[in-house]
Amino acid sequence: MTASLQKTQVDLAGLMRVLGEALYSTPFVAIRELVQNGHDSCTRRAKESTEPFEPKIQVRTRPGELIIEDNGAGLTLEEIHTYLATVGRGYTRTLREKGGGDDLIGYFGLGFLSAFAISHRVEFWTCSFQAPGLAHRFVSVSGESYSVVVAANRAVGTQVRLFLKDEMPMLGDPAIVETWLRKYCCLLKHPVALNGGVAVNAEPPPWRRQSELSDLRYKTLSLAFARHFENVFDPIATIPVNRADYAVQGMLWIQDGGSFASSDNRNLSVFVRGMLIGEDERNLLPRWAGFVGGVIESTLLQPTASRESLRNDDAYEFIAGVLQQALVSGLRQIAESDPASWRRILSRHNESLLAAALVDATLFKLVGDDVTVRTTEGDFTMPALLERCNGTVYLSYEERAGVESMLLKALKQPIVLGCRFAAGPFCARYAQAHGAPIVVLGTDTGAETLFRPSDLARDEIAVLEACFFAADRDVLVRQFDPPFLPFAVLTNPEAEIRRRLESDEADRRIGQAVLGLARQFTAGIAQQKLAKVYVNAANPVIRELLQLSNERRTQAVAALQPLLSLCADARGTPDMERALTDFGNALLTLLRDGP
Ligand SMILES: Nc1ncnc2c1ncn2[C@@H]1O[C@H](COP(=O)(O)OP(=O)(O)OP(=O)(O)O)[C@@H](O)[C@H]1O
Repeated sequence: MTASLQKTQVDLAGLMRVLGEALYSTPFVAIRELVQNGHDSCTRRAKESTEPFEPKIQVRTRPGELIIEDNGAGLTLEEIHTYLATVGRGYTRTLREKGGGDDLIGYFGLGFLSAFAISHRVEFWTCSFQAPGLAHRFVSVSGESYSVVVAANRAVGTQVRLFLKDEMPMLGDPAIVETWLRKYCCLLKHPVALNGGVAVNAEPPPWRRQSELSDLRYKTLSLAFARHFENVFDPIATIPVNRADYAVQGMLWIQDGGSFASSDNRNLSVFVRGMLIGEDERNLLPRWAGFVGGVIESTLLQPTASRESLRNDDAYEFIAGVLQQALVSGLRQIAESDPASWRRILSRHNESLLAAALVDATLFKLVGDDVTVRTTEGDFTMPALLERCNGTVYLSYEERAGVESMLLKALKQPIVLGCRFAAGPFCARYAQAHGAPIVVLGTDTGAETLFRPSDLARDEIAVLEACFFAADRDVLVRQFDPPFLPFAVLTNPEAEIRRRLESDEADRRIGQAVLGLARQFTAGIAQQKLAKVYVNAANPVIRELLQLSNERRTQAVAALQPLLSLCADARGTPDMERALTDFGNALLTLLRDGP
């Protein structure tokens, strides 16, 4: 049996409801769609009519009514049927398909339906430039059916009268309508006015007049324009986007408000052929640009059918790349020519720029020397840090200062706080790019750099090792700064955890099930000593020990032991009183038996 081809049925009422009411996120979109129709009609008349005319779109509000008038091309009776009353068809697309509608905004042949979402009756009075003197009135209550009659003569153009639904009174409120008109229409080419006032788009955006403006005037106008679009922050400086070759122009700006690396205050308003499509097309800006706002217009970007967002196509990716380039070169420009703004940008967005530099190599070059990292000695730029630390970067990921940090602190050497977002990788990248050694504290390699091999002979080292020997610690004779410290003690946190968990005390204090699990874990930790004692061969007291007789050395070491146990007591809080008493007694013995 051959399958017969059936024609798909359309539930017109259902379809009209979906298209009219559910396609758009807000009823205010109807203002945009109808003004855009008037605008396209003016564009058409300017192209096709030989008569000179001054395009104009007027919006009027009355309680319960919204009227949109234009002096554009108007429609003939045939065009009313073919375009206005045929869903999915419009003169706009027909003209584009013929290759002549590049500057038209409409495309889908759907926008007029938005009128039915806000009105219970729509009247469309029109007179075509092709037949002046013959006007028509189209009337429809739901969009599903309509009537057309010849109307009293009127000037070429169209008047659309919307009798608003009871629940849409706001669309008859002039203040509300003005807000939306200014938002949607500020970049339209033909003037759009409300209730006979000055056109809401009287002032063209700065980038369209850049050639006629002085630099200073352009800067002032750009900042004012940015301020109008940026909801929350004041703009510090603007960055032009002017790639006529890529059909994108406009501006970006840097927000004046502290940001963190994770802040995302990106906002980008996008206009296509002068009509606002979206106010938050942030994904066109690089992810790292959480402190950037902007307005652009582009003919490459394609709106979706609701004209409320953009299609995520190749052009979208391409424009995103163009904006990233514009942003980076704009930042460079500011750095070179506007030091005051650059300083403000750095101080407000240091954290964000630090992270951004890691994902964009050009940006890394641009801001690498200027951003600061937080250290134990305050904030430093990398060049200042390297100068202060004789070309070495010290970095610590530990929250609490360990012994190595204390050593460096005593030497007033800044240690970069690596736990701050992006600081560690940033320093590593910077150090690598500048051939500077980087010492990560708390690691074996870090310790090797700080605790250098000593210049003592083997037997001298053995003597010192024996002096400070204890079963639970390793003794290493090294040389380190500052020389006034006789020794430094590094505790081994893993061994300490193991010791605590294996103590009888733990049996008393920790539940058996938890303790069992924890002990399973610590069983995997190799048996290690609790601490490493670094004896400083550069310290005069330690060197002096080597000169003493065995007996005197034992006495001197006995005096040093309590001090050592103050820092080496990895078993918990050191017993200060006991240490001082022992120290006093040992000192007394030394003095009594002195030479
Ligand atoms: N004010 C007007 N003046 C002249 N023609 C108009 C006017 N309003 C609508 N039309 C005609 O009706 C057609 C359909 O309008 P509609 O708003 O539904 O779609 P569109 O503007 O072509 O496309 P889109 O859905 O993308 O806005 C238009 O293409 C145009 O030919």
